[in-house]
Amino acid sequence: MNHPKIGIRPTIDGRWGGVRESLEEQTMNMAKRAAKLIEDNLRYPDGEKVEVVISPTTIGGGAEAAVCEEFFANQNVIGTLTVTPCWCYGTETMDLNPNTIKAVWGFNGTERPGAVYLAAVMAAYAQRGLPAFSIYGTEVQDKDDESITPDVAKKILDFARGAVSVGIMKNQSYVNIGAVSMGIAGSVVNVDFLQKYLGMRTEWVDMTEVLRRITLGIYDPEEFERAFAWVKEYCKEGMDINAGKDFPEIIKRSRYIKDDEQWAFCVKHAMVVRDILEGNPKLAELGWHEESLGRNGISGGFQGQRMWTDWLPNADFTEAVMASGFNWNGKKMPTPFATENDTLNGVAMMFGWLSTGKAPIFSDVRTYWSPDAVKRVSGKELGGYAKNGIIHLINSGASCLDASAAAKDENGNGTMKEWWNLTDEDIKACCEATDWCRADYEYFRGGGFSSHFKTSAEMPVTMIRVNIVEGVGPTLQVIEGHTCVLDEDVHRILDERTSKTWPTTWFAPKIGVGAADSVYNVMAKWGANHGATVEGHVGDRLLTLASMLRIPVAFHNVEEERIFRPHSFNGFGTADLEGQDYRACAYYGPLYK
Ligand SMILES: C[C@H](O)[C@@H](O)[C@@H](O)C(=O)CO
Ligand SMILES: [Mn+2]
Repeated sequence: MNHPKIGIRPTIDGRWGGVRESLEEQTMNMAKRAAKLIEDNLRYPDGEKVEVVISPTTIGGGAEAAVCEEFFANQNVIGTLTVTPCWCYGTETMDLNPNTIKAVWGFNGTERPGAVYLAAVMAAYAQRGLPAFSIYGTEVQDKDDESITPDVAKKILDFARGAVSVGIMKNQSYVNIGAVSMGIAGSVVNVDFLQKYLGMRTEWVDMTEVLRRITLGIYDPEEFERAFAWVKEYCKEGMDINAGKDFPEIIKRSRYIKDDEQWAFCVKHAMVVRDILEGNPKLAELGWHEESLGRNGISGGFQGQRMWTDWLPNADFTEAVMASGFNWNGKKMPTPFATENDTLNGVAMMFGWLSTGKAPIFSDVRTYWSPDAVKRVSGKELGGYAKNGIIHLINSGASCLDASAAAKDENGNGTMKEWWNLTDEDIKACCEATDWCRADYEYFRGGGFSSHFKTSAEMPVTMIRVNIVEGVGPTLQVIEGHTCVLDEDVHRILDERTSKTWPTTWFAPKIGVGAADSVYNVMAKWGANHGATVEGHVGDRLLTLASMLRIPVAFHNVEEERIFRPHSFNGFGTADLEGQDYRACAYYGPLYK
């Protein structure tokens, strides 16, 4: 995986003969502390520590700024954090590279005017059209205080995490396998968005490529045996809702792969799709060099419905294991992978995954259940997080198995973890919490197996959606809330009214903050039929990332004090933060014009 770095620029008062010399050590130490903070707390999605480089010298003016720039130039630096405890010369020390994302931390002491430099250089960044994040602690610190206060640490980490996310996506591919599924607009891939806003290549792969590789045996046969044995042991079969039904002839005739061969087909499908995205050196050993290269895919989706699923097993197993933090080989990095080739939801999954390192949940946003409606059909009251109503998140058969929340935290509570923290017990528990139901043949004539579970813990989560609106461009929706564990009878009654073989997550948005005034309105204002959900209240991280990508946020419930956007955005008006974000994003435009 690509490892974009954060570059630290310690800037300093350039006057030799006392001032500069007295500040050298303090300034360099600030750089080292910031580097340590980032290295100790942030990881790339592959689990490696985020890498930081520090300018070879402190920067007192343009000459040293150029030395730093040259040092960063071939080190894949995506974001620069300028740090200083003192006054420095704004336009002489600023980072003028148009391709890096910028922040400045001005130490809040008062012996030296670090905060004055911060204000001066923020004015310079605003005037030069280079949006930069301003980091300034709320409390005055003593000049020899080597701690980083929590408010400053949060801002440094939010900045660094967002910048690293921008860098990870850049130059990677989104792989659309198939075309548009059932007229779903998010599935009409928008190359301009991927290229100009995310710096990504779009790849198109016809679904016949999957069929070709399965048919000609273009996969690692040893891995297939291993994967198939794992499925037999850990993927137990669930209910078959087709049993006993008398289907019309066209449905009966359409199940092309025999029932007892369906699992083998599904496993091969999953391996082939992974290899298409990532490549696999084994394939070169088998003589398939071109196939072994993969397509540099960081994310992707599979059309499935309907040209594939109308006669072949659906891709639910593939979609579920791609997005999960494990497969038959053990724990592994999740790959954001969209159902119904909904690229915009795949991107939402990718944003959530980059912001957390955790497996993203893909769902249909199926039903708003008001407390009254639940009472009417079940006779019972909703309580706890669910008391204001809930949204039924349920995908058409696929979701990361981590979403069962069968993994346990250190207190024994169900949760979702970064993949590298999953234990063997967690993986086993997620498998045990899931059964695989034969697909509903009325929808999926070709069969396949749906991953069936319910999210069995109350976790803080964030639901995300990327939309494209003609006249605006891409927009983001970000709603924090909790997953709910309902009374068993209520769950059963609600779940059985719908597609009961699919994975269910009950979601209670946090209401009364920002735009989320009611649970109903979260459902009613959602931009499309799908959403992506990740564990944790990470709306603030997503808003910061969106501001870096110049994607305005259309609908969120993140408290104002958690929002961290570039300082120059304030110049676009401060009375209405949503309007400010829209104006600033429109003016600055996409990162890769
Ligand atoms: C089976 C159906 O076609 C589902 O796949 C449908 O409800 C959707 O998921 C639409 O997003
Ligand atoms: Mn769907």
